[in-house]
Amino acid sequence: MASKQLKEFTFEEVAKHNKEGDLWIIVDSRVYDLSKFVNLHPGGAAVLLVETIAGRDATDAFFGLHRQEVLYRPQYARLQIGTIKGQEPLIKPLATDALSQVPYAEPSWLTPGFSSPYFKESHHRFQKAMRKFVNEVVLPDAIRCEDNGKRISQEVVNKLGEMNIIGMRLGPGKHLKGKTLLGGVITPEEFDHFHELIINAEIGRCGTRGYIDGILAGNVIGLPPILNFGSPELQAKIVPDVLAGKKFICLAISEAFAGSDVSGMQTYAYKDGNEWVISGTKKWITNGVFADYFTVGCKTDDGYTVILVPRSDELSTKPIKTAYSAAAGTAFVTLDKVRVPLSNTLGKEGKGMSVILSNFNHERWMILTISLSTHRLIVEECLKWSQQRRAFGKPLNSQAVIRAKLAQMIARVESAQSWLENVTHQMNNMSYTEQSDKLAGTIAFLKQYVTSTGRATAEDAAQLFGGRSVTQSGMGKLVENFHRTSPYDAILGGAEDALRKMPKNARL
Ligand code: HEM
Repeated sequence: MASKQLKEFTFEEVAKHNKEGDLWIIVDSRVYDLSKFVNLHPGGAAVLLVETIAGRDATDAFFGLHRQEVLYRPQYARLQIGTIKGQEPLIKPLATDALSQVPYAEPSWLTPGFSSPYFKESHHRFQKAMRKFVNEVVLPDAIRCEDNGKRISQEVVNKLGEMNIIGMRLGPGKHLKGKTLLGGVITPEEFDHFHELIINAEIGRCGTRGYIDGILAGNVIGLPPILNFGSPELQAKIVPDVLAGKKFICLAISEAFAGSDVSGMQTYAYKDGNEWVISGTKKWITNGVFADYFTVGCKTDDGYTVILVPRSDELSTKPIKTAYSAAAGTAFVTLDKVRVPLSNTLGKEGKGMSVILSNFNHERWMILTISLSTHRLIVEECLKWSQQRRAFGKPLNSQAVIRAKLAQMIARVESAQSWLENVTHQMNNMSYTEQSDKLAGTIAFLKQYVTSTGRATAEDAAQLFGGRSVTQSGMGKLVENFHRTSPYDAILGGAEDALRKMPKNARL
């Protein structure tokens, strides 16, 4: 489009081109010559040749049926031959680092005129850079892989490593010392859980749930036990390669025999000389298909022990077909007398349950942060759609019942966001051990709130989008993905009920 000279036309000039073989239309003051395209149009030729469309301003009809991105695809952008004299297109693609102008599409800390006790200047800087990175580097890969089921491309992984995003996703800590974060936009000393929240939120905006797990969620949950409980030698051997994106790790706890009730697990490890010998199976292991290392929960003679197991001939993985994209790399893992040194033990032998439980908090916080961000994206989709979609001669949002649904959706994301920011603030002011003691219940409840409200919005959004919410391309594609996959956010990361610390003497 940029390379060719665009002419200016009047409405009268366009109107003369209104038949088969000579067909022009106007969309948002842009003039398109569809003469040759008409027979290739995925929506059929007939719809373009009707009297109200051929040679006319078809803006409303177009936006009732297509996402604006259709106009920017090179094969369609080149159909534009000019513009309407004296008019400027109103609808333009946003810059890759831009904030949405739709009310409630961004959390209040990103809304002009609003302030926040939690987010400082470094968070704003970081958010802008992260949005640009996700839109330019991650999103095209996410859309491709979500569709074809392939794992995240190594080029994207390399960039995540270069920017130290893989490391930042583990939260603040010594693993970030001396690193250049996101090209130097903030220092490791500035980095806190709110910056980490921003990374998750920006990833959540891709709206591609399988790929969102595929963008190395396995590292986020599989590496902390090494960082927190592994020997310095083990850390030196594993951590740098994983943070650089050269190797992948995953967390292998759940089994067909044991999910949230991890104590039911059957994978068994016994000692033989200075080695563990491990046999058993693991199920639903995110990123397991392509992982090099497995952080494995095992039953041992004195309780449960977490052991790091590298991929070998005795450890095999096969993909599990799930309802979300295979880009997540969900695996069934078989360990058949795998031998690893005793020095691969994470934490104390027999004390694996505390390693597993303390890991859950951060995992659940990550899942809910991403889920809430996709939830907000869906609210934005609904707000836009209910404005542009006309039914019975009026926009959808002119109906009270639709406005009531939108109000409920907004209330859900806003209340969850406020709670999340409070919890994140607590995380910033507690050690890892304190977090697992004091925040386990709160994070479980918050996750329950985020996922159940997310389901309610998914249902409302599907009603609003109607048939479009069941197709994986076109207008409702983000709603379809969220409606299909948001139940997993409640399931992944374990059960969501954890009322703890009730004083024994509490009475009415
Ligand atoms: C620049 C002009 C146009 C282009 C490049 C274009 C392109 C497309 C594309 C790529 C699709 C496939 C679905 C998607 O990717 O969203 C589609 C579907 C469709 N188009 Fe167009 N289109 C144009 C104008 C129009 C107009 C003016 C109408 C007006 C009636 C129309 C009616 C339809 C219909 C009914 C569908 C099927 C929608 C569905 O299955 O939900 N198109 N078009």
